[in-house]
Amino acid sequence: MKARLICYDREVNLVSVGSPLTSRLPAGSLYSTPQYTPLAVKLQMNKHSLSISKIINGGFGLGQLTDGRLAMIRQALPGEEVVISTEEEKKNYLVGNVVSITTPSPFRVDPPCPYYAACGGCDLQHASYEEQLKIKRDILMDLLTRQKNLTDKDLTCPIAPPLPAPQQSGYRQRIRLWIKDGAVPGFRQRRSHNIVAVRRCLIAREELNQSLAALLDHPPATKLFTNTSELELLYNPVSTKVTALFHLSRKPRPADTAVAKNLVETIDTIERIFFTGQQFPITAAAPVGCDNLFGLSCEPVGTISQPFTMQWEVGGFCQVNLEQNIQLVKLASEYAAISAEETVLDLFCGSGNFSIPLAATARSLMGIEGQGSAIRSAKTNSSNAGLTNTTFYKKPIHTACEELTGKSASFDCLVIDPPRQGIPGLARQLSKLCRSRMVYISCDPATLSRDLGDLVAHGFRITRIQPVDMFPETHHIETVVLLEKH
Ligand SMILES: C[S@@+](CC[C@H](N)C(=O)[O-])C[C@H]1O[C@@H](n2cnc3c(N)ncnc32)[C@H](O)[C@@H]1O
Repeated sequence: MKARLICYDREVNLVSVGSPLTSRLPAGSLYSTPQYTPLAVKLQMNKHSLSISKIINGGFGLGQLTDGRLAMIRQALPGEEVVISTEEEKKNYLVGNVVSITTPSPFRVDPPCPYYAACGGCDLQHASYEEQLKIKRDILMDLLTRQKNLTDKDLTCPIAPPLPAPQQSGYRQRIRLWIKDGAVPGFRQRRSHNIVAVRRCLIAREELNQSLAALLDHPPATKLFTNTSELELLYNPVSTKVTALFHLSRKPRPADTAVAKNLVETIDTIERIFFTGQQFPITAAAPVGCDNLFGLSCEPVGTISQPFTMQWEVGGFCQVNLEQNIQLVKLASEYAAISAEETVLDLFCGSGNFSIPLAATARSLMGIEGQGSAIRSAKTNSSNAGLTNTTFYKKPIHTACEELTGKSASFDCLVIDPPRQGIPGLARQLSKLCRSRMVYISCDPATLSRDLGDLVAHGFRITRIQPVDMFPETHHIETVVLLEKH
């Protein structure tokens, strides 16, 4: 395979493989956008040659400079010999970008999205999908084996290969775009507040891309962009239409509502527009007074004998990859293996994504979550599914765990699905609350490894580990772990 040139422009943090980025954006193509200006492509002077030993958490290739410092390199692959330029220099390491590849990986592919070089969203598009899955497993294994609280004895169960996603692209059911100074919406560049104007996103659902393109092509929308800092596009699986949430920099005015009405009436794919901002709550702008719910139809499970709808509110949490979420919920339920006599505590329960199917086989389930709208949806979802054995509380998890342990409460099975920060300082209480087993669903392998170390120190044993690829083309890794009490 021939070595290829990768050009890097420091000021705009733009990388292009093979040819300058703009030459791959033919006018009128799906991706073209009038705001995309040609770039002056410059090569960095401060260059080093090195080999990439592995990919580490965050998607960086790891190498070592001749002076012994470590180098974290973007868009490199294991086994590659590369020439890099420096982006950021620290005492013990540097962050850099590939300038040219002397020995390419056999798993290197042309990134399918023309914005990939600049956009901060994806970071594994230059690897084949099989290689992405291998990289994710290797990162997880590396973090677990290097975790100081975990010994070989704690890690006897194999790490299963990641469960591939049903779709490698077009899977995101929501995207958030940034708007600076009234210009067109885009994604943030890597490590920058600069915005890459986009017309499509490779990993977003087609309905979101159609809506974005329609907004860009519809002149009245630009009037709203002027006072918007963020634009969220959210897909509603029940209606198959899109909701737009404009984050306004000031309170909405009648003229804004008039534009919103025009957009809903003119753009087929957009069914609702909401405004939100720092000085006011989420407000239905068009149609005026419309409901704020999204819905997903689900198959019968356990004691729920009819198909039922799971709902969540605009602004509430929902898993981003709906198709892969079906596999995620199945896997978590299989690991939990709840019988009809057992009780479950679902921490960080959101709107009941795991709670509802688990409660359908349990004696009872308690769900705890900090977001009020999610708890409202969890209660509605439970009653719509005909369940009478659930209770849901809006509480910070640390407070709830303190209260529950204070009352000597305990449950057969715990299910926890924390945000990226994980569960620092909670292992002792979780051990008290858990009688038999715990399913930990993690979206960050670094905090997962740390937490598993703490949980093992507090009487848990790791018995199954399964990564689930919820986020193809990105370095993000979702993992489901089963822990059992000694
Ligand atoms: C990764 S999401 C999981 C939600 C749900 N399990 C699902 O699958 O849809 C994490 C959830 O934890 C909630 N959360 C984050 N920090 C929290 C805290 N300190 N206390 C309570 N809930 C919290 C968020 O609102 C969010 O709904």
